[in-house]
Amino acid sequence: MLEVDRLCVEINGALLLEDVSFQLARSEMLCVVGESGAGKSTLMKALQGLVPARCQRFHFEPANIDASEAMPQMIGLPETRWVMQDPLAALNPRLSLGRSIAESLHGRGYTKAKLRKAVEKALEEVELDPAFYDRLPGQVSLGQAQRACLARALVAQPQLIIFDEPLSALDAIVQKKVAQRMDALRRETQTAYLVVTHDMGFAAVYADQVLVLQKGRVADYQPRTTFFDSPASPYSASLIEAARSLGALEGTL
Ligand SMILES: Nc1ncnc2c1ncn2[C@@H]1O[C@H](COP(=O)(O)OP(=O)(O)OP(=O)(O)O)[C@@H](O)[C@H]1O
Repeated sequence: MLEVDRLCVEINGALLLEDVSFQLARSEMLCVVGESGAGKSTLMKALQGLVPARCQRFHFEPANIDASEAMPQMIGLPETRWVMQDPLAALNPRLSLGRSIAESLHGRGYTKAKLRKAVEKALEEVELDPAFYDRLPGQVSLGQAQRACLARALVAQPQLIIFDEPLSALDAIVQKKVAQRMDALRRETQTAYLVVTHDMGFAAVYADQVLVLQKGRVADYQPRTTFFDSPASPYSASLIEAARSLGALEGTL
């Protein structure tokens, strides 16, 4: 449903991304990993249309975008929702969780009652009690706030959700809970996920495919098991080794 062929981002003469290609099918999860400065955030920004990007081919089925020549203009992705790293920065502190989630359905012409019901169902899907509807972000834990962000993305029933380090603000136990819920919902709703993460343990458990960025280029791009069994570049082998030596892959493969 999403196909990106040779994406490049150049800012002030510096090539921040060069020939980055990947594909994502319905309900599939692609994890993008790489060290700090590799270009992960730049990829996010290119897809959000926040930096100028061009590519040879860009196909996004849900929005009928099919550009087969270089695209000097901003890309941007309709039919897509985003879940960012810091849930408290992503939520308006003056809006209750319920109202924040309801904003995702703005413009759909729902009656008040239907809107309330949809939001309560979304809260339930991320295992938050309906009583959380009226809580402000400052009145919930980080894990609960991140789950509200997930509910806000899911309630719109997008075809694709892009996550930027979705678990990094959470402690290990909450990380596991949110990760499991994310994965289960992806399967139930057939939503595709593109997840930028430093967490190789997460990729080792949940990714269908892993894409490694190194200095703005693709250093590896393979299905999960092949990637962890036989990484295609010394750089991805070193990332796996580093994660293994930190115990991040224990019990995952
Ligand atoms: N607007 C910009 N102008 C020039 N260089 C930039 C700009 N934005 C980012 N860069 C550079 O591009 C490279 C990739 O940055 P990016 O933020 O995409 O890395 P990252 O993989 O997301 O890193 P991290 O994991 O630390 O967030 C870095 O060397 C960064 O300094």
